[in-house]
Amino acid sequence: MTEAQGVDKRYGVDSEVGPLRTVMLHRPGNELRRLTPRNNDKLLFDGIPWVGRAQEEHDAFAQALRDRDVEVLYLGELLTEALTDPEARSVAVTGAIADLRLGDTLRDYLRTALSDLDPARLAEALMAGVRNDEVRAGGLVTSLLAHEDFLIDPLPNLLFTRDSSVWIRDSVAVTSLAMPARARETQLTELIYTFHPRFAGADKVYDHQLEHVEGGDVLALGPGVLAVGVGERTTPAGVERLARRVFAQGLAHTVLAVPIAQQRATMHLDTVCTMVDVDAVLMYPNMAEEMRAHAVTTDGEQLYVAEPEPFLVAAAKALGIDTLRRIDTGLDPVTAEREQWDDGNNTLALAPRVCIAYERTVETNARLEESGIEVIRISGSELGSGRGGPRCMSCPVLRAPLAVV
Ligand SMILES: NC(=O)NCCC[C@H](N)C(=O)O
Repeated sequence: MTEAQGVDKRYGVDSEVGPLRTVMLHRPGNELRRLTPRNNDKLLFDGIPWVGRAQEEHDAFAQALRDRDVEVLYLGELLTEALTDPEARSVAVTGAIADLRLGDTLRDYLRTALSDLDPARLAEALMAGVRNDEVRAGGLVTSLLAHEDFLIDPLPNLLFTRDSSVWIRDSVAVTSLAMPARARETQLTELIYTFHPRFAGADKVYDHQLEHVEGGDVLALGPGVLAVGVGERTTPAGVERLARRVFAQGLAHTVLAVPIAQQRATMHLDTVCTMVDVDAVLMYPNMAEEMRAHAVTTDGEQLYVAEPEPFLVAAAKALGIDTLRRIDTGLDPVTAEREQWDDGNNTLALAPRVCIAYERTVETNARLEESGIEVIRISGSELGSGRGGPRCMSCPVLRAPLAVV
């Protein structure tokens, strides 16, 4: 940590590319072992990953970050530490057993069983879930459910820490996830930010009971300027609510609402657009031309919504720069589509002009390098089966402000 950042500063993010100091990852664990050919679609995975190899790939990702002096925090460890607080345990258990499928008998049983677990085991149950045949609950509901039915659903998408919380300057937004398979993830991030001593006193700007907003849709283009994708996950009402909240807390002066196609390939804005320099973005070529943004501003009381403009134009205006450059990968539409599906545009910037990308998006990476961007390649053959890349798998907690770059 540099002096310019302040000795005690442990969180705060005001851009996509300020030197990354601290990041929260989730090392994939037993929750991935719950995936079967029968449930993988519902759990938003495109296949059944080889878990050991996914862990190796993830460890290499974490090491690549440490090699560049980035502090890596793990969601599972933070959760376990937060659960040493009795109130956190009580909140966690109540949240996990709220599902109406359980009924009173099973819910009472689970409340007692989970409350008796030590923090590590409770964290494991919250992340990997609990199957009907793993407990001896008794009663009507448990008898009528299939052995393999989950009483508490597993959360394999915890891997994608980008989506379940996002730091906006010194405030954290616990997001509100749209897909049922992911909704409970934010109970866990809420617990971490409420009960973990590292985050004591941190302001919150959003919570998981508000309109849907997912972190993969939120890009901090620069200090005071957010771009928020609106599509399969973040709703129009979600971006409006987020805008009101960030304006009220003085965290931004402009929010760009960016409509994106409502389909799995483009589930978040960061699947089609990521920043790689203070004034440069990598964009999915097949969509780059058509991307528009509605600039939302405020006078302190009401919201003003500008007519839509080309994304790069609206973004440059909001940032107060002449041009936001687009790295034109110049790929033919088929190669571009294949590499977009494999998260080629989902880079994680470690600093201006330095990013991490999957090695398999060969063409996109080559074009990035030709444009003067250093690309640190990681393997993602197994990690990629969840349909997310390096940006999706990382929640920056602290970035150095751009002013000191
Ligand atoms: N920001 C991202 O694009 N995150 C990837 C999330 C993938 C996950 N399987 C999902 O469908 O939500």
